[in-house]
Amino acid sequence: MKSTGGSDDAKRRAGEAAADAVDAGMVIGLGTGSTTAYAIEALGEAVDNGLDIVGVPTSFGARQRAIDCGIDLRGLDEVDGIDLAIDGADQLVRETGVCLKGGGAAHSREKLVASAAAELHLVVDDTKLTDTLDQPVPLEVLPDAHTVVADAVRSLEGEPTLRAAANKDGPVVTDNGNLVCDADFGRLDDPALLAKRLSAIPGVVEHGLFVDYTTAVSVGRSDDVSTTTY
Ligand SMILES: O=C(CO)[C@H](O)[C@H](O)COP(=O)(O)O
Repeated sequence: MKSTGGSDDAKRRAGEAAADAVDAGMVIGLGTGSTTAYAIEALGEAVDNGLDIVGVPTSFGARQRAIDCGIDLRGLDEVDGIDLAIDGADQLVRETGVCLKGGGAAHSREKLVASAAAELHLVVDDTKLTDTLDQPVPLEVLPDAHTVVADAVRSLEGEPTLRAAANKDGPVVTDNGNLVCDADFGRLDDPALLAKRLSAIPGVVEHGLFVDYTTAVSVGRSDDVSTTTY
């Protein structure tokens, strides 16, 4: 699994803080990435100790992790809503909870699960915090559309880069069989407006800007963790 950002201790504290918020009987969205992996691990331990929950994974990786931890799983179409989704982020404005996701190319299903959830609890280490988002925005793109989407990104004054695979010749292919375009717009002074414009581009399955989804954030540091609610 790709591991980005801060220390493993910081990620573990954040993941465990979110797992602590889970109650018996809940349906839990299981996010993707190295920080959420700690939440899944903590939930697996709680399940071993008798906690009764159902998980809805957001990616192949999250599903594998949850299976390894003994968590009972369902698809999104098999549950009647989600009580709480736990997920990571690549960059986050703590004041507002607005964040960028998609570093693991799973943001479409992550957003789908977050939108079906009553609450979205993000888990990050403190290296992810910023006052203004400025990292490239991941766009999951239909393969046939990648040049058209790149042109649309340029027309919004962004710089598109097709994400290359690390251990394969050619591009990253998502769990849904699509490609990822990382669209660099520099500082995002109006993320809500950009989110609307990106959603309107034909061929974009989903973008990694999460505006108005976050209900809580646990920020881990090497020696403590703090949680903000929205
Ligand atoms: O959005 C994501 C995957 O698409 C991840 O949640 C995000 O990349 C954070 O991952 P990590 O906790 O490993 O830094």
